[in-house]
Amino acid sequence: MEQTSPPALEINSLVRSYGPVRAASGISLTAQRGAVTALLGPNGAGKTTTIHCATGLLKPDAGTVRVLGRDPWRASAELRSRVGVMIQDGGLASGAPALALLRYGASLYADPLDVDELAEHLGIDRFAGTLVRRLSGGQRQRLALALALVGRPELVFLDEPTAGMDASISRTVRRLMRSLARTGTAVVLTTHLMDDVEGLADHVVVINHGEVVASGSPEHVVASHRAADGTVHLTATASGIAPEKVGALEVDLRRAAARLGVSLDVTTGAADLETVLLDLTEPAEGPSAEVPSAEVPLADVPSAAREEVR
Ligand SMILES: Nc1ncnc2c1ncn2[C@@H]1O[C@H](COP(=O)(O)OP(=O)(O)OP(=O)(O)O)[C@@H](O)[C@H]1O
Repeated sequence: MEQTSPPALEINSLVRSYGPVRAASGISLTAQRGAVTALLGPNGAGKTTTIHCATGLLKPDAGTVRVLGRDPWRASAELRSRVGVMIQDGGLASGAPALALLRYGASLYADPLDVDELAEHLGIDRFAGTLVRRLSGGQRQRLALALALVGRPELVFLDEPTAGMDASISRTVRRLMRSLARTGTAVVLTTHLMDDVEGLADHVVVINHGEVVASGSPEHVVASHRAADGTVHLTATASGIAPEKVGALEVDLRRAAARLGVSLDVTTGAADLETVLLDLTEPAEGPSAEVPSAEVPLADVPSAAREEVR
């Protein structure tokens, strides 16, 4: 009888608080081998907390987490060697030159990737001798990504992998993630940009306020939240954003909407917006028109406004 392999990552009813702040309130999700799974949600949604619980950096208050079938909190060295992790501000040794650190990372594995090839692919060869503490944010991200991948992990966690990268390197990284998935790796990434998941993720889990509010393919996530009148409500948190930036956001979102094949009707309120509510509309047609309305966090404004024009 054919045996289906268990998910690379399985999280059930995960709860994790920081004092009075409940960052994860019963999150359940799975990530399969050979697929890119994106955790999508605005700042503070609970994505990083979920990743930290999955990588054994944080102990859940309740619920279960299984990584390659095991509890990451009690992970053995053997399990850790099969999992790659790239976390935000992940403490890289700051006094080491970039390429030397990557070579050292590779030396910890029995069958690492070719360091020179990886360095060239991610453009690390261009700052090979620079000390880590002198690297720019984007360069540091690339090095952290290379360190997460160099051991040929079966499952890799990437927290905001393309944040701070320019458009061209970000495209390279997206291609790299797709090719990793093609060769059977389970790729789990976090992002707050809907744009990041299109054409990249096979499975999207939308998280907001510590809960999963939608999941499925990128197309499904949008379609299943279409109102009876054909309207998709997408909420973007805009606290602290200068009113003049809202225009740039609108341009970005119109592009995203065009790629999704829907037209965009933006309704904004006062100048110091706390929340921007966007109505993505298209002529009501097909089964999606029967799905009830809901609000889906799309992206936070700062990042969307920063995003480079493609
Ligand atoms: N160490 C901490 N101490 C206290 N509160 C925390 C801590 N880390 C996270 N939080 C809070 O937990 C909630 C979830 O944060 P988390 O970092 O998991 O969200 P996120 O979705 O990853 O956000 P971002 O996109 O900004 O990285 C937020 O309200 C955050 O302020």
